[in-house]
Amino acid sequence: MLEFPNAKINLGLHVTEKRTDGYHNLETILFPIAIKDALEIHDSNELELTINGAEIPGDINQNLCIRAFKLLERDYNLPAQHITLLKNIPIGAGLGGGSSDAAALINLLDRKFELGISVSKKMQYASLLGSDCAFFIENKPVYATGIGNVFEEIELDLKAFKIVVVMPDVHVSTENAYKNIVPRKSDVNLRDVIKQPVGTWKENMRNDFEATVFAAHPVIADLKDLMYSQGALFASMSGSGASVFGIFDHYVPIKLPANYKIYENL
Ligand SMILES: C[C@@](CO)(OP(=O)(O)O)[C@H](O)COP(=O)(O)OP(=O)(O)OC[C@H]1O[C@@H](n2ccc(N)nc2=O)[C@H](O)[C@@H]1O
Ligand SMILES: Nc1ncnc2c1ncn2[C@@H]1O[C@H](COP(=O)(O)OP(=O)(O)O)[C@@H](O)[C@H]1O
Repeated sequence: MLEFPNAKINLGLHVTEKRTDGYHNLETILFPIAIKDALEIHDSNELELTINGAEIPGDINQNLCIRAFKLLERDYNLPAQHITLLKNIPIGAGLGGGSSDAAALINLLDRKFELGISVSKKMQYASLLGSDCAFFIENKPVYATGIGNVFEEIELDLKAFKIVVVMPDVHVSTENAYKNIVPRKSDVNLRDVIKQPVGTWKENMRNDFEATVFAAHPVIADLKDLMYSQGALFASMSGSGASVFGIFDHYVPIKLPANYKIYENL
């Protein structure tokens, strides 16, 4: 059985306060985009994960696919699976690829074994694996608050636009990005901003991670400038970086350093 876990971008991201548990409260719009991994499961004698495509750093036994399987295995009688992941979503990009794989695995196991887990229960499982993981269970545009796991569905259709994502040759650790941030209350309501024409977003929408991440990695700031110089209506770093996306009404291919990856026609 096969799924294609997709990436997300953040349209605006306000980190509003540090919590006593060390996490941060935030406000953001999470929007699904069509950069996709491929995830397949087959019955097997033992739990196994084979990864093709991009290399994922860290212990394979700590991969979010394995952690998602083990989480459900605690509550359901699941036969061992051979999980095959084709990794295409860039890693450490702010695109939520790991969380998306984990959520897709929860959905796959629920479907394959007819577990009948409710959407809200699947979201609860996903929340245990990552702050933004629950978003990928339903994969609809949402206004997210809390630590990124409390959702309000929103109407937002960007099909009339071209979204372009560029991943430079740097990676940003989400944990470090949060360590360096100084939380502040937001002055705009993102749900109101996204109701306005995309061309107005530049004046009204910010990603709070940009200040510190751009200072540490000026190439990311350069990429955002490049998007605007190519005619983007709105451009931003996604999440805690390092990818940058542009929203265009017409798009001229951008010249980029050879080691940058570009995802077009999204
Ligand atoms: C920044 C965001 C914005 O959508 O996306 P990415 O850039 O990772 O894609 C998310 O908040 C990332 O969510 P996620 O990637 O699931 O984070 P987690 O694995 O739960 O946490 C990684 C680390 O970031 C910090 N963290 C995460 C979320 C949060 N609201 N406050 C935090 O302080 C914690 O130190 C945690 O140990
Ligand atoms: N299936 C997975 N895909 C990507 N990263 C994973 C996965 N499982 C665990 N990870 C770990 O999560 C970290 C960040 O993952 P990712 O979700 O790609 O980035 P981001 O938080 O920037 O969106 C990686 O450094 C990796 O070690």
